[in-house]
Amino acid sequence: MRQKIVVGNWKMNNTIAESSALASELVAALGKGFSGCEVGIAPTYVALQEAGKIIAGSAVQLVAQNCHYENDGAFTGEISTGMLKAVGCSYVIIGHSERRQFFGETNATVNLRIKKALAEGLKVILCVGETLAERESEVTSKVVTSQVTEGLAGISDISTVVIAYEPVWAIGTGKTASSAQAEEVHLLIRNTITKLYGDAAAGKLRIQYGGSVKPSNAAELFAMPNIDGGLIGGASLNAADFAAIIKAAS
Ligand SMILES: O=C[C@H](O)COP(=O)(O)O
Repeated sequence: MRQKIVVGNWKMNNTIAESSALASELVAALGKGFSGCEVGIAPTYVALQEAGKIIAGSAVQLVAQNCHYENDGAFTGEISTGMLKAVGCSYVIIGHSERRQFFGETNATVNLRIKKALAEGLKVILCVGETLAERESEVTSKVVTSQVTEGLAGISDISTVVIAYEPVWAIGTGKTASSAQAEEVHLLIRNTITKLYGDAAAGKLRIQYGGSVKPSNAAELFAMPNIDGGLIGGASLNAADFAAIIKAAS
């Protein structure tokens, strides 16, 4: 039985003060001793430290939105795994479609970042997913298989990797993939992992769904056999909504 994992990706939202307030509200909404599923929040880099203090001792873990593959140096605008670990992050999101779409991230750079994060002991959430044009041209399976295969190239142990399937056309658009559409791609991802790593690793891999998950559709999505939680954008910016989604996974 895979433990579900729900992570709120706050993207470029909230000041430090707003992030702290939201983190406090979430901890209160989940209640003391919550253990229904794994939970994380990914504030902006500047808010990680303060949000981290607020969630310390709670079930909520600190997640980063990206990391670089070098230790340090002339990489303006980037952040290192050492910096993320020092602030208390346990997970890092890598290859989000917004990074791929707007910041030139490729399967090759995603792979470098994942290798570095894993080598440094950070757990990874690898994001994959097709655009609307790719879905309409019926290349979803090809695109997602390459993102998984190339993203994980050369990585032998995926026990601390989670994959998030996020169809780009469903992110922030209010259009959720139907539970059947999502399940079809999740199964494809699990089958790809079976080919690459064998049955045992594939059986243990958690695959999150992301893309307009809300309290009203979370339970149906999370009930699918290969959907092991969610990567939540917009709805994670409201503590009550995010808590409701977490409870749907618990
Ligand atoms: O990382 C989260 C996803 O991009 C989903 O965003 P969304 O829930 O706002 O559609």
